Amino acid sequence: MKISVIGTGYVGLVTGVSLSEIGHHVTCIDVNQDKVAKMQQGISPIYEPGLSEMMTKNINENRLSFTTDHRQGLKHSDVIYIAVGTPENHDGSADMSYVIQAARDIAENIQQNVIVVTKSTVPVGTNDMIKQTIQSHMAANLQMEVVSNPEFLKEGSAIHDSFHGDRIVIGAESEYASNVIEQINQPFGVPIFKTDIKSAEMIKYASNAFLATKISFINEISNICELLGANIENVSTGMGLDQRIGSQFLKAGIGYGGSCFPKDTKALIQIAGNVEYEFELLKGVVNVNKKQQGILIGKLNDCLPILTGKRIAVLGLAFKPNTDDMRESASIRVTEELIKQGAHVIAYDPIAMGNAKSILNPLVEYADSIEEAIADSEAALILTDWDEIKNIELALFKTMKKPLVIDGRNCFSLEAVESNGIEYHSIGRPVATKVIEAAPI
Ligand SMILES: NC(=O)c1ccc[n+]([C@@H]2O[C@H](COP(=O)([O-])OP(=O)(O)OC[C@H]3O[C@@H](n4cnc5c(N)ncnc54)[C@H](O)[C@@H]3O)[C@@H](O)[C@H]2O)c1
Ligand SMILES: O=c1ccn([C@@H]2O[C@H](COP(=O)(O)OP(=O)(O)O[C@H]3O[C@H](CO)[C@@H](O)[C@H](O)[C@H]3O)[C@@H](O)[C@H]2O)c(=O)[nH]1
Repeated sequence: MKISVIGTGYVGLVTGVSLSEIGHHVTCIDVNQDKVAKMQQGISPIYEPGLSEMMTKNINENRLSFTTDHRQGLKHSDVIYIAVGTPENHDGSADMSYVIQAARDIAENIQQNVIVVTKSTVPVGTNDMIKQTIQSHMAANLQMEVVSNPEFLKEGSAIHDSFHGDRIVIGAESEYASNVIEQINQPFGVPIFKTDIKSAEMIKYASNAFLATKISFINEISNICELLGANIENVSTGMGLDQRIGSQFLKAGIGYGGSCFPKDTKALIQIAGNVEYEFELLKGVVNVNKKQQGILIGKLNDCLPILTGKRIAVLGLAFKPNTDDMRESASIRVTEELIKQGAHVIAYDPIAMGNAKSILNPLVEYADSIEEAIADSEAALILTDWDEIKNIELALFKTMKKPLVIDGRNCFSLEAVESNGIEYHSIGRPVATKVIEAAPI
């Protein structure tokens, strides 16, 4: 099948590359010339394990190409995917301007009948709007149909998720369009769930909202554990053994970040509000998350009430491991607050520092290694549970002025930090306080 994908962000590029890998001929279109120039040379503009290799392979086998030209990119395509961004408006609703523009680009450039597939996360009713927009601007002799096919990939494991996802959701009005999209996806070997368009649109928001609810729920339990002396790790494990609850997304921490949960939870509150339904539970989830992102600074201030001139190491900047994505990362808020309190911030991230430099306060300094970041620091804050951080030799913390670690991701066992003489504050667990003097450097 000949397929075009509009938008080559995390979703569009992974979609295009995966579809080419299963044998389709894919042209990816993006308005960003720098990105397209890179991709034409086989360079992925984003960090995503396995993506570059698969991309190069399919370019070399002539199944994958990139362009900034909509007319050329949409030529002869049977199916066109929309994978542009749907960021947050000031009021929390989803910004549809990129989707509308993509619909117009399709209408103005197609010269054949097409099925338009919406991958972007869009409010219920948007596919109807896309259809009307395209139909009112396209040539009168053409026919088009829309299909909702929301994306469930996780950053950091996006390629793996494409081939091993739990389900592919296809929402369509006509059996014909639904069957075409089913056939396209069949080689992935992922279970397919067919439904109507509005339900498909809602499945995406409801899934993200439910996962965010699990996280805020376990974070509240962790805060109560701290007050009562229970250990959240044991509590999560014990809860997760109940198959009705499940063990995933029960990891307490400093709240959820990223390009999806923060914006999609707020968008669903707005979507409900538009039909005069107050989504009280989800409002609570969002508020709990906001509070949770500030929890580490509170713990740090309990230990070091005055941060002026103090060297504070920040380990991990991306919103989760295995990605360079900084969108809605807790590191933005935490570093800003540290700078506001006068701290000298030295940050380290294995992959996201390039992106971080254009996002974080310019007063943040960057180290080339964990060792360099923590040496001589008065405290180390852990914000992302990268393997490189989890596997650190704990004795290294003794190169700090005083080994004080505030861990927002529960990277270490209490026994291990205690036996290394580290003062260790984590989430939902007792404080490990056995402090020894720092070794001379
Ligand atoms: N990032 C994720 O993990 C993820 C997962 C599932 C769903 N989603 C949803 O998928 C959508 C895309 O997310 P993303 O993170 O990939 O976005 P992104 O912002 O990383 O990428 C969007 C791309 O679209 C391009 N673009 C915008 N308008 C265009 C146009 N008219 N023609 C051609 N290109 C255009 C931009 O230049 C950009 O490269 C969003 O709705 C998001 O909510 C994202
Ligand atoms: O138990 C957990 C699990 C996750 N998180 C945090 O939640 C955020 C989101 O993590 P994750 O869901 O793994 O990453 P995303 O790439 O944002 O993926 C989510 O958002 C995508 C965009 O809509 C969806 O496609 C995915 O299914 C959905 O998991 C990150 O900050 C994590 O640190 C926790 O705090 N505790």
